[in-house]
Amino acid sequence: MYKLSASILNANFARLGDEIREVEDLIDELHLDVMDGHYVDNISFGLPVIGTLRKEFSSLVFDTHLMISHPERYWEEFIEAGSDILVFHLEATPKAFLILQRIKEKGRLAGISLNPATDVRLLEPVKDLLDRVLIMTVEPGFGGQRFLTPMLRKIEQAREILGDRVDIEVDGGINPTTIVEARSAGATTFVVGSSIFQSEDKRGEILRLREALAT
Ligand SMILES: O=C(CO)[C@@H](O)[C@H](O)COP(=O)(O)O
Ligand SMILES: [Co+2]
Repeated sequence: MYKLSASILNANFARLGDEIREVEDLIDELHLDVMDGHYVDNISFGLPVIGTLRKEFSSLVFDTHLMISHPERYWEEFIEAGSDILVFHLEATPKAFLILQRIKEKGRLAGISLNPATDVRLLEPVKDLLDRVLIMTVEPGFGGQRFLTPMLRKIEQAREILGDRVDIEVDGGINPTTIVEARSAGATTFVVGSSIFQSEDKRGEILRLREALAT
């Protein structure tokens, strides 16, 4: 029932394929953080990387997290590149309803992400279209930040608004301690970046995260 989505943002990009191959049988999804240097103050990677990874890793579930301005212009290309789940930021577009509808018409899962300061009640008008909500538990833009504890209340509020149907994903600062706190607040999918890819023992770290979830 709980899913681990491994973020490659802090992986070694010079040997990205090997890094993913090392963990692929232990993770549920691969989390792909797309940053444009405009919506967030960082530039990561985009369509060519996702398209190439899709050819190499045909059976992995790709959870694409768009941290870009104007997702209404680009969402379809990220579907074509191989995203199974497409999450964009509510703050980045006035056309969230339309984008969600279109992603679902394409037969993919659709989600909205919220920055820490964004009110969770803004989800109300679109909640019936959501497969997933991504609650940022750090300010978006960089891996390796500390989990923002006040977001636990926000996860609880999201669960109250959305009921049990919608998957609640948390992203930022997740480790074997914070994963338990986020689960207790109502999260069901956990993005983990540096805790896995900066570890000397990536597989061991994933097992520790799973053990923590099982407690
Ligand atoms: O979307 C983002 C950052 O904006 C995340 O997906 C991070 O990449 C997660 O990394 P860690 O906080 O786990 O290092
Ligand atoms: Co992310």
